[in-house]
Amino acid sequence: MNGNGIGISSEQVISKLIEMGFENSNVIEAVKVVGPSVDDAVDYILNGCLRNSHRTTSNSTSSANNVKALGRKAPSSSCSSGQKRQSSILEHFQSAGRTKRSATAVVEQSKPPLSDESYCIKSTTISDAFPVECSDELDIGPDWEHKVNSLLQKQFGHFSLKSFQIEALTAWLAHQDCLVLAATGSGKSLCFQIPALLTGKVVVVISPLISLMHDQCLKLATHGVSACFLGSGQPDSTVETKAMRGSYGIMYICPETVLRLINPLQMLAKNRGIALFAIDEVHCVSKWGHDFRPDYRRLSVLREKFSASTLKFLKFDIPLMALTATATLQVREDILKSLSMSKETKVVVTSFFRPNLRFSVKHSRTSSQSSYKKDFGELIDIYGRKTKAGGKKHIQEFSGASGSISEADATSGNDSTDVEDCDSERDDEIYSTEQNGSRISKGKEMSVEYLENEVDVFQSVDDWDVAYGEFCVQAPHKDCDFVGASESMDPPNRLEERNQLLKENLEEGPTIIYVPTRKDTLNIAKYLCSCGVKAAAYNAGLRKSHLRQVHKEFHENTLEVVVATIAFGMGIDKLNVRRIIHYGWPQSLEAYYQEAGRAGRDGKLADCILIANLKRVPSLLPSKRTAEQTMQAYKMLSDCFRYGMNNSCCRAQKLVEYFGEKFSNEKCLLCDVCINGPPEAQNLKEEADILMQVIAAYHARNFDNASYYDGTSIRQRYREKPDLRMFVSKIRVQSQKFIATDLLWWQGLARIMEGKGLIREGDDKNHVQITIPEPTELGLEFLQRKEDETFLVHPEADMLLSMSKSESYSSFSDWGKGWADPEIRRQRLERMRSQTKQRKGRGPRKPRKRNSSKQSPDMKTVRGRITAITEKLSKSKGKLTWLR
Ligand SMILES: Nc1ncnc2c1ncn2[C@@H]1O[C@H](COP(=O)(O)OP(=O)(O)OP(=O)(O)O)[C@@H](O)[C@H]1O
Ligand SMILES: [Mg+2]
Repeated sequence: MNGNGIGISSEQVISKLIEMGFENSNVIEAVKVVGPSVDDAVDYILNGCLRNSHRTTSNSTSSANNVKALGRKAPSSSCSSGQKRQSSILEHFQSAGRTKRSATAVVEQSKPPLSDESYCIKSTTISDAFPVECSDELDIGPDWEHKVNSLLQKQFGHFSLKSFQIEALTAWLAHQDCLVLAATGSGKSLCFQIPALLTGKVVVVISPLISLMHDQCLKLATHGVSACFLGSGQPDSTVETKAMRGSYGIMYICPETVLRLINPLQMLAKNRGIALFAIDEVHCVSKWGHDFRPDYRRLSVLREKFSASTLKFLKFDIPLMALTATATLQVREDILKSLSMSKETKVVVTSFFRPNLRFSVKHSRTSSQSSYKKDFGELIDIYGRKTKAGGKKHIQEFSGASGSISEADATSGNDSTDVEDCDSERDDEIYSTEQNGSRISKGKEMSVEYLENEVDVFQSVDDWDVAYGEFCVQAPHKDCDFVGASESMDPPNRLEERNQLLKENLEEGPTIIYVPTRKDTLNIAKYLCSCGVKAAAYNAGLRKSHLRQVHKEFHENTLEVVVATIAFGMGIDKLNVRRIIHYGWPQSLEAYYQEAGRAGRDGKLADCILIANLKRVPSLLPSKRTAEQTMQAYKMLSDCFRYGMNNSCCRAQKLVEYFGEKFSNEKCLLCDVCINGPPEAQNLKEEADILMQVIAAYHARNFDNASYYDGTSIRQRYREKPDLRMFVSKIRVQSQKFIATDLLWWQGLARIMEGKGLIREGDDKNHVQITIPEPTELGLEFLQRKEDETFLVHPEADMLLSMSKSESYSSFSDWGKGWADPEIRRQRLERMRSQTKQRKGRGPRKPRKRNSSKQSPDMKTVRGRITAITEKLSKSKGKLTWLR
C-alpha cells in the first residue's frame, strides 16, 4: 500500500482513517464521495471541517447541522472545549511525529493489561490515534451547565437539563459515583450521554438487552452521536476492535462482554479515556429486584479495575453511574453494596410518580379467547377498523405467527361468545394455581399453567440476532417519533396542571399489551388483527427478522398494538404510547411499573390498565430460582396481588410508596379509585370475630392439647396444616348465617386481617395469599374486645367479586355496599340458599358429609377457653410462646 492508499480497498482506507483518529461517520462519508484514497479522504474531511468552522461563526443553525453531518468530534469551533483527544485534525498531523515515542511507551507500559492480540495496536497506529496520553482531569469550567444546555439544544433539541440530571452530572464532574433513581421516561439516559459529548472521552454503558441497546444507539445516531453496541454472541472483530480503539463516543455493552473486555477497556481508559461507566437498569444487580441477572453482580470488578490505585495513570477513579426507575429501598442498598460503589456515592432520587398516567384495575378471566371480545372491545372500537378483510391482511403482515396458527383459528376469536364468570370458579378454584405451583407440586417452582418454553425470562441478553452493531450519525427518519423529542416536557406535576389532565381526552397513539406467555401474544395479536387492528405479536421465540420489523413499525407508528411478553419492556422509549394493558398478572410491581412506564412519555394523558383474574391467586412463572430467590419472587408476586385487590387507596400512591417514596400529593386524581371512590366501609366485626375464633380455637386446642374438635385430628383429616378453606368450612358448620359466604370473600377478609396484624401466615412455604392463618397476640387481644366494637373495612376486590357473578367490576362497589345492611344481606343469602338447594336437587353434586357428632362448642365456650389460655400464659411466661 502506498501512502496515498492507491491500490487498497475502501474498507482498508476507512480502517486507516479511523486509526488516524478521524470520526467514523466523517470517514464513511468521505470515502463514499472521493473513493478509496486516504489522502483524498483526508482532504475532503479537512476541507469539510474548515468550511464548517467558517459557517459556525456566520450561521449557527447550519453549523449545527453541518457539525452533525460530519460528526461532533470533527474539529470545528463548536467542538466541546473539554475535549481532550485532539484539538484539531491539523494539530493531529503536526503532533503525529513528536508523539510517536510516548505512544510506544503507552504500549510498553501497558503490557500486562493487554492479553488479547486484537487490541495490541501497533505503535505507529497508536501514535496516530492517540497522540497524547489522556488525562482524567475534567477541565470543563464553572459554566458547564451553560455549555451543556447549549449542547443539549444543538444535539437533542431540549431546552435545559432537569434538576436530577444536573445533580447526577455534578456528581460525575466531582469524580463521584452516583446512583440515579428516577421515574421511567424522566431522561436518565442523558445523565450518561452528556459526559461523552462534553469530554470527547468514551462512555461505557452496561445494559441488559440488545434490543434496548439497539434502540438507544439508533436514537443517538439520529442526534449526531456515534455509538455502538457489543453483544456476547459471535465476535465481530471490526466493531469490537474499533470500539476498543475509541472510535465511538458511547458504547453499549452487556455485562458478560464488559467482563471479558476488562483489559482492552483499561487500555482505552489510558488512551482516549473513559469518562464514565454507566450501569443502566441497575436493578438487575439485585436479587431482590425483578430482573435479577447474576452477571450484573460481577460488575463490582469495575470499581477495582478502573480505580486510580489500580491504573496509575489515573488521578481519580473512573466514576460509576448506576441508574434505574424501579428500586425499592432494599434493592438500592443491595446495588450500592454489590457494585462496591464508593462510600461517597451520591444518591440522586426523584419522585417515581408519573402524574399523567391513569392507573386502573379490571377483572376478567383472561384465560380464554372468549374473554377477548369483552376485554378488547373498546380497543377495537378505538382503532375503528372492523372489516374482516383488512384484518386478515394484518394477520399475515403483523402477527408474526404465520405457520403456527391458522387463519381460521385467528378469525374464530371474532365469533366467540362472551362467557361470564360462572359458579365453577368457586372455592375449589381459588387456590388452584397456587396449589399447582407450590403446594401440590411440593417444591416445584413451575405452575402447570405455564410451560417453561412459553414464557420469556431474562436469561440472555442476545434477544436479537444482531450481536454487534455500530451506529453512524444519520439523518433523522421523518416518521420516527423520537425526532420530535424537543417537544417533550417534564410531566405536569402541579395540581392545576393535573386538573387540566383530568379534562383531557386520551389522544391517539399506540398500545402495548403485556401478557405472560408467548402463546398469549400470538392469540391476542391474531384476534386483534382479525378485528381489523394493526397488531403484532412480540416474544423472544419469534423470528428475529420479525422482531426487528415490529420494532421498526412500532417506532414509525405503523403498528397500533404490540402484544408482547416482557421481552418488549425495559427502555422502550416511544413518546406517544397512549395505553399499556397488562393482560394477566404481572410478576411484580417493579415489572408492572417498569412496563407501565412505557406509556405517556410525552407527558400527555395515558392509560395503564391491569386486566387480571381477580378471583384467582396468581402463580409464579417458571424460571430457574434458588430457594432464596423463590421466596423473594413470591413476596413480589404477593405485593402485586395486593395492589390488584386494593380498591380504597389511590393506585399511584400505592405504587410510589412501594418504592419507598412518601407520596407528597394526596391523590393522583386520575386512577379508578380516585375517580370512583372506594367501596363503602363496612363493619365486619362479627365476621372477623368468627374467623378469629375458629383460628384461635384450633391453635388453643393444639397448645392445650384439648380436643375442641372432638377427637378427630385435623392434621389427619387434611394431612397438612389447617388452611383457610378448612376454617371457612368450620364457620359454615357453626353458623347458618355464613353458609353461603364463599371462600373468596373470607380470603379477602383474612388478607385484611393479616394486613392489620391480627393473623399471620403459619406455613413456612411461600404464599401469595395467606393460606395457613395463625393468630397473633394482637389477634387474640382483638377477640377480647367487646362485641359492639366496630371493625370497619373497605371490602377488597375479591370480596366484592364473590358477591356478584355477573356484574362488572366497577359496579361491584354498589352491590358490596348493601352487604352491610342486615335486611339486604338476609335477602341475598336467602336467594343464594335457594339457588344452592336447586343445584342440590339437580343431582350428582352431593352435599359434603358433615359429622353431626363433631359439632363445635358454641362461641361463648371458645371465647372462654381462649381467655383462660391467654391469662394462663401471660401469668406463667409473660408472652404467648406458642405463637411463632
Ligand atoms: N432535559 C430534558 N428535557 C426534555 N426532554 C428530555 C430531557 N432529558 C430527556 N428527555 C427526553 O425524555 C425521554 C425519555 O428519556 P430516557 O429514555 O432517557 O428515559 P429513562 O429515564 O431512561 O426511562 P426508562 O426508565 O424507561 O428507561 C426521551 O425521549 C428524552 O429525549
Ligand atoms: Mg432508560
